[in-house]
Amino acid sequence: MKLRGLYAVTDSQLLAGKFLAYVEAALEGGVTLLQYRDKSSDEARRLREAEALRNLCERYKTQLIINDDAELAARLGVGVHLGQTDGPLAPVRALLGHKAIVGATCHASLALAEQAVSEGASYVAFGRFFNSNTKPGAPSANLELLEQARIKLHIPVCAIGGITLENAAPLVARGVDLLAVVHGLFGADSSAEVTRRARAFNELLQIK
Ligand SMILES: Cc1ncc(COP(=O)(O)OP(=O)(O)O)c(N)n1
Ligand SMILES: Cc1nc(C(=O)O)sc1CCOP(=O)(O)O
Ligand SMILES: [Mg+2]
Repeated sequence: MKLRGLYAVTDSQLLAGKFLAYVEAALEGGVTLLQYRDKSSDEARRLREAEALRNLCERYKTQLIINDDAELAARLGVGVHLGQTDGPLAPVRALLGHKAIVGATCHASLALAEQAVSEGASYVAFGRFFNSNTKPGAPSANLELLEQARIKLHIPVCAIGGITLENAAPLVARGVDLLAVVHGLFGADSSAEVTRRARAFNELLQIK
């Protein structure tokens, strides 16, 4: 199955008090991948929330990805996203099996992306493309990188960092497969607006 579409990424602060309601609203609008991104060390809460997301994802036929934590991903039987400081990818691929989705952060580097491909990544993520509310200090990437990536890489390419409905079109025009979004999706005033945004991202990607 080709990975293509909206990649919704949760943020525990932004979604405080409306976590499941907003996630379900996004799934209602259509989400290809949902990433559980929680940087806390509260293991019990992380397990509880990740299990709740897995149940929701099963209902909506969406694939769940856990950020950073391969052990939690293995426990739940879902995918994982690893950054450059989250440990080597190959042993995680071996742990999760060949069918699992394993994503890799590659910042603005094609060399990192080629390395990730050789270690068994399912997709590579480049960013950040715009100013990000969620991670303002992330290294920046530019649109030309995506053109090179399209030529050199033969796995799905994900873009992340400050993506909104207003600025996403040039990313799509350069062949991005996955748009990974926190604030541009979940920074909405209502769950109805989250659903509207998810649908609009899918229209941009010409999905459904
Ligand atoms: C889809 C996607 N792309 C990039 C990242 C960033 O991963 P990382 O560099 O490990 O940073 P943290 O998210 O762990 O702070 C991501 N999570 N998802
Ligand atoms: C988690 C993350 N990683 C990034 C990277 O560039 O690697 S940017 C980012 C935050 C994405 O959130 P928002 O859509 O609110 O900018
Ligand atoms: Mg990480």
